[in-house]
Amino acid sequence: MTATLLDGKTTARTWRAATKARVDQLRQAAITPGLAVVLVGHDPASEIYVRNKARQAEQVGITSIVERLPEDTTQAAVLALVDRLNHDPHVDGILVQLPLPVQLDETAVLLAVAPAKDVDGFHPFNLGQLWSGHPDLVPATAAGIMALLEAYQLPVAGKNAVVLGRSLIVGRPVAALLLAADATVTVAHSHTQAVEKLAQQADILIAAVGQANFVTPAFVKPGAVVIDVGTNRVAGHLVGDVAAEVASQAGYLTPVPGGVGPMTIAALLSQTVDLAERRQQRG
Ligand SMILES: Nc1nc(=O)c2c([nH]1)NC[C@@H]1CN(c3ccc(C(=O)N[C@@H](CCC(=O)O)C(=O)O)cc3)C=[N+]21
Repeated sequence: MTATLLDGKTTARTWRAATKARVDQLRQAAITPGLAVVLVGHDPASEIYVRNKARQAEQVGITSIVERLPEDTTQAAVLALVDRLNHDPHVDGILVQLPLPVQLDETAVLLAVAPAKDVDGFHPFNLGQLWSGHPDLVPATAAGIMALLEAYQLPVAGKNAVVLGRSLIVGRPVAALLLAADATVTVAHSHTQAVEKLAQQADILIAAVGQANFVTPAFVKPGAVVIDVGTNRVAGHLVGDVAAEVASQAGYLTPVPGGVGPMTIAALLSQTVDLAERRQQRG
């Protein structure tokens, strides 16, 4: 047996086409969706993301601006930029690339983004909505994962889901969305004991650890859905958190590249257009 690959690249392309149709509608009403990306310094994973995002935003008709700040930028300078974007009527969505350089207070920066423009869903207001069972603006990677499960009609309600990793950008929000979709969710992390045994209980296993080959066949129940969120650079190649041998054990598996990455960008673009549609409705 070998796993069915969940093709994020093709699924994301279809989703972007639907998003483009919504942008075309907005443009007839003289509204162009605007996305502002704040990139401080040069985290390699962020560089890939920013490059792909700018190109794909343009393809669907979203104006994207990338605000690049040097590695040694001060907290005050980042807050001043965020404040300007909060007040810019052409900017529908603001995304601050994470991680931020160490001298910056990430929590304070995310708190400064206007909740109504928080297209990546990291403001405490939007996280509160998510965890209280009313997801609205949600982190793009988590939204992309849910959309991929839906595209392949993989059931979530009543399933056991194990999330490996508890980061703000992946582990926590995907756990919240799986819970909102009525899965039974366990979040494992670096202090979790007997993680392999726990992972073996999963019908849906989300690997968001940030370590190549972390998930071996010993973690995987035969036939399980395995979602690989890793973006690790190994000898110049992008690899996930899931070892290659898992393919012969899982029922469904996302490839890296071509799985969750493209879905993340498609989710971000779709959410940016949601915000532009709200601007239109406000008149
Ligand atoms: N505020 C914030 N939100 C994020 O969602 C966020 C972030 N910061 N910081 C960095 C990480 C990383 N990330 C990626 C998204 C897409 C690809 C992607 O497009 N990957 C493609 C192409 C890979 C390639 O070009 O080789 C693929 O997997 O097929 C990669 C990485 C989002 N992140």
